[in-house]
Amino acid sequence: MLIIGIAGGTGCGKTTVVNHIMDELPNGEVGLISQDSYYNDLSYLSLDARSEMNFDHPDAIDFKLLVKHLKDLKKGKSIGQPMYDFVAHNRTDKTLLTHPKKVMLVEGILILTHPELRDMFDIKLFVDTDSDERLIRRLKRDISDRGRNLDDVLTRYQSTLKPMHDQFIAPTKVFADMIVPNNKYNMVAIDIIRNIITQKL
Ligand SMILES: Nc1ncnc2c1ncn2[C@@H]1O[C@H](COP(=O)(O)OP(=O)(O)O)[C@@H](O)[C@H]1O
Ligand SMILES: Nc1ccn([C@@H]2O[C@H](COP(=O)(O)O)[C@@H](O)[C@H]2O)c(=O)n1
Repeated sequence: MLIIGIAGGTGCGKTTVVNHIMDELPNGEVGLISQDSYYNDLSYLSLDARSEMNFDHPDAIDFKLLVKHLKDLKKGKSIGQPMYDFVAHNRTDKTLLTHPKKVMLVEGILILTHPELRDMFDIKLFVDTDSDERLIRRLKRDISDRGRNLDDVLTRYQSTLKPMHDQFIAPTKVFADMIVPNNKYNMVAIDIIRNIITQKL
């Protein structure tokens, strides 16, 4: 199994890069794990309390479960990947049956902060996009897809997203094998990554 970690700040385009890679590869040979699925279970808190949480700190992620699931997949076992609800700020009670594949992509803002997880990646990518561009993309996406309003996103950006990005996410760029500039769609980089994967397959 080839495991590729795809990191980068919120809105940089990780999911878009993942979709481009998966679109062109043989059906059924590439699987996906999203770090967002592994936010800690916050069912013990009220919705108001959950909405106040810092979701950009490494402690927000259940890395223990994420590492266990990746180990299980490497052993050839299928896993039940948790499913996340951004409107409820919590895991749902559903899971997504995820089978081991020749190539597993793991994407998320904080995946390179965790040493054990980082060591499991055969290839580490960091998708790099200017912060103003990321904020614009995040605003549009969170308002259209994640039930937020302008004030929610801007307040969170100032209080949490920017400081956490500067403290935890940006410094992990040094661990990347390849940095993917993504201020504009970067199909050249996608082709290079796809060729690397095809060779490994
Ligand atoms: N290179 C790009 N140029 C313009 N918009 C982009 C680009 N990459 C992604 N987007 C858009 O930005 C938003 C956030 O992208 P997404 O892939 O969800 O980022 P991430 O997973 O890193 O948070 C989406 O609406 C997506 O369509
Ligand atoms: N309940 C939540 C949980 C997380 N977020 C934000 O999601 C961002 C990470 O996802 P990307 O697809 O943007 O990489 C992260 O910055 C969290 O702030 C949220 O808004 N609500």
